[in-house]
Amino acid sequence: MENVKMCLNLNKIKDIFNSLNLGVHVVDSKGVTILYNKACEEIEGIESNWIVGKDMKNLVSEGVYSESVALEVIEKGEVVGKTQKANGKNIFSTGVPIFEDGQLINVVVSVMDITSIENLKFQLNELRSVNIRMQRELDILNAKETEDNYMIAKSKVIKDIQNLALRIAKVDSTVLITGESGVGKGVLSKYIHENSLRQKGNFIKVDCSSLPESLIESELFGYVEGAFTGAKKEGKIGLIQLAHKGTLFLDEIGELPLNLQVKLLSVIQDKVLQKVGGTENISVDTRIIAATNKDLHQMVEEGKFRSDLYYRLKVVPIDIPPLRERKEDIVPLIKFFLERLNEHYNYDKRISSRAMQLLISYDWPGNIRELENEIERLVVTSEMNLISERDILSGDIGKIRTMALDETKSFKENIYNYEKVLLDEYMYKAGDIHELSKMTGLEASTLRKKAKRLGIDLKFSTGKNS
Ligand SMILES: Nc1ncnc2c1ncn2[C@@H]1O[C@H](COP(=O)(O)OP(=O)(O)OP(=O)(O)O)[C@@H](O)[C@H]1O
Repeated sequence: MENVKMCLNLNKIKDIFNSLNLGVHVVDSKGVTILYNKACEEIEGIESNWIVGKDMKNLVSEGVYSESVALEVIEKGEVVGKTQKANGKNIFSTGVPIFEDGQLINVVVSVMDITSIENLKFQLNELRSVNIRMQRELDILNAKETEDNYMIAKSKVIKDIQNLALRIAKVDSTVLITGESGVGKGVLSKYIHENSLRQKGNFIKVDCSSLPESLIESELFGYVEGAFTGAKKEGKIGLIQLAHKGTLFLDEIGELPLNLQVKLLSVIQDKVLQKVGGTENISVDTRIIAATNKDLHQMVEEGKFRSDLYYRLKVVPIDIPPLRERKEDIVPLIKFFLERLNEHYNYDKRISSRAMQLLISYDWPGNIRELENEIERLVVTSEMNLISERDILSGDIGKIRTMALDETKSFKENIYNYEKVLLDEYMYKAGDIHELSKMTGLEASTLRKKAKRLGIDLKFSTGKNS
């Protein structure tokens, strides 16, 4: 009776196992298969009738399995998990020992086909890389559509950098550009490319911090046919090769993983690369410009960046100072961004002199990128054509600076300040003193006195002064 019950239970267990999508392979303490479900048959391509009763050791020696999770569990007496290849599929097997009175009696191995997960992972990576490439193409097209070669420079320090850039544009030396985020490292590298003999070649920008580590090697170096599961049949050309005869701009170089730093070094030194999974040396002729806002020297000391690569990169080091240390560049940059936006939106926005003063005195921790964004905010949000102090104070700068309405000041003092702002705005709208007089309803002489009292220089956008 007991045996019949056991038998029934075993059949029930078989039914349950066969209904699972997960492969289940049970062996006894000697490694002989006692149960092998349908999902396992499908995953491994082996029939249950054939394998039940067979010893795992023989199956391994006959080459049916390359290795056996079950035998490892029997040997170690503990759970073992492994990724294996079987029947051309990627399989993840987990073996769990079953004990009775302290003795191992069975091993239950669950078998999962992870080929589809691997494929999905690969497809996701491929999509990411397509996305990155499309973004890059767009960037290239956008850059071509606008000015190809803009670089506003008024301060001596930036003019000197620009002159140096023109000199080194004619040679192929590696350049390392340092500076805070948003100071214009990317703009400078494009400027070097556009003024070099390589200008007809591609300018390829790679942001080493935005590429996932799993992708960066194949993105940079490309891969050969069949390099890994799911790789494109025809293989892929890497970005370094795309920059052949052109310039490769490696932004945020400090983020490049150490193993790839070695590979990059051989591209610079030997001018050859090997694709992922390949053995052929492919010649590449590309000029490398790297940029970082990190202290690479310190990273070298901390062992996070290879010193040989560091010295290879900094053949020509260029440090771009932050905007707050070269305030002469602020006004020309503002004019440049304003003109570009006015043209784009068909606007005629201008900036009042007091507003300009606020923009000049601000520290711009995000440098030119922050300035560019702020000008865009002002242009698209200001109601009037004349961008005023108030428009500026309504943004981030206002949160940092004293507000126009200063509660610590008297009503009279606040009126005085508002009067200044108002007169400034009217002055920019008026073509000359007569127009201003008409607009404000005040005599020209009164206006002059008022301007003097408020410390305003009566200047008009037409260029006519009072
Ligand atoms: N000299 C310049 N003239 C005109 N625009 C500039 C200049 N320098 C920078 N810009 C503009 O400022 C923004 C930031 O520039 P860029 O991306 O080159 O800075 P970056 O130092 O490379 O920044 P990150 O370190 O964050 O990559 C860009 O939109 C760029 O067009």
